[in-house]
Amino acid sequence: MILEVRNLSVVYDDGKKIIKAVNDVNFNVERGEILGIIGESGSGKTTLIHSIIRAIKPPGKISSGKIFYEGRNLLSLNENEFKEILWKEISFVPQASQNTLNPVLTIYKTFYYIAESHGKSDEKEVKERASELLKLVGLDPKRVLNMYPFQLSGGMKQRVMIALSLLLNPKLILMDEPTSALDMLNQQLILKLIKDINREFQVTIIYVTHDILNVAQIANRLLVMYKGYVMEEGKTEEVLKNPLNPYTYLLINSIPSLKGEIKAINVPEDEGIYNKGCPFLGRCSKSFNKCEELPEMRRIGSRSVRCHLYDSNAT
Ligand SMILES: Nc1ncnc2c1ncn2[C@@H]1O[C@H](COP(=O)(O)OP(=O)(O)OP(=O)(O)O)[C@@H](O)[C@H]1O
Repeated sequence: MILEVRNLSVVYDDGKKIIKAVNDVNFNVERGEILGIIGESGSGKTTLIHSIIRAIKPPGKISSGKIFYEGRNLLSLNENEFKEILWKEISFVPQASQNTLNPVLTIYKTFYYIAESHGKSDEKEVKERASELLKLVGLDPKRVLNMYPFQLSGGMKQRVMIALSLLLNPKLILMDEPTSALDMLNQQLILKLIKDINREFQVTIIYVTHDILNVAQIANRLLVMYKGYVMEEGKTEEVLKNPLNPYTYLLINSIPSLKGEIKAINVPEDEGIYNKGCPFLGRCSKSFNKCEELPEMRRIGSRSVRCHLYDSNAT
C-alpha cells in the first residue's frame, strides 16, 4: 500500500455558511494501481486530493483525519519534510492544468525552476531530462522547450503538464480531470499516455473525474463520491457490471451512448432538506425509513458500499 486515507473530513467555513466538502473518507491506494475517483461536480473530489498535497486554503480546513504516505502521516510533517515529498514522491496535475503554466516562462524554464527548487540546478541535466520526458509524451523537445505556453495547443499543454509531473520520478501522481478541456481524440491520446506511464514506470495514479466512461478505460479500481461521502468502492469491472449503491447505478445508467460525461442524472433534484441520514436520501428511489440514519460503509466481498439496502448482507 502506498497511500492510506483515514477518517478525513474537510470543511469550508466562511463565517456565513459551513460546507462539509469531505466527510469521514477512508480508502487505500495500492502500489502500481490506477484508482479512479468519480462523482458529480461538487462531490468533493478536488478537495480530497488537495488535502493529500496539503493545498487546502482558508476558508477550507482539514477538520479531522490522517493521510499516510508510505507509513508517514503527511498532515503532521513540518514544511521542510513535506517539501521533500512534493514533486519527488507525490506530484500533481491540477484541474484546468493547461492554464497553470506560467505564461512568461518558456517550457524549459518551467522544468528548470521546479528541478532547481529541489536541488537539481545542472542546466544540461535538466535539459536532457526535460527532452526525454517531452519525447515520452509525444512532443518534439527541440521545438517545445523554447516555446511559451500561449504557443501550445490545449492538448500539448496537458502533455507538458504530465511530463512535468514526472520530472523528479515520483511514485504517486494525482491527476484532477486531466482530459476535461480536451476534444475526444486528445482525450483518448492522453488516456493512453497515462496508462503507458503507469505500466512503464510503475507509477501509482489517482485519477479524479466526473466522466465515468473515461476513467473506466484505465482505472483498476473506482471510488464513487457523493456530497463528500464515499458511496461505493470496488474493482472497475465489478462496479460497472453490478453497481451496489443506487447512486452508482444512476451514474452508470446516465451515460449517454456516445460520450461518457455525466451531464444530468435522471432523478429529482435534491430538495436540500436532508441534513442527516444517507446523503443520497433526497434523490434515491429505493429509500426506506432506515435511510434517515447515515449508513456506514459496509464490506461486501471485495467491495465496499454505503447503503442500508445491504445491512442484512453485511459481513
Ligand atoms: N474555496 C472554497 N470555498 C468554499 N467552498 C468551497 C471551496 N472549494 C470548494 N468548495 C465547496 O466544497 C464542495 C466540494 O467542492 P470540490 O471542488 O471539492 O468538488 P469537486 O467534486 O471537485 O467538483 P468539481 O468537479 O466541480 O471541481 C462544493 O460544495 C464546493 O462548493
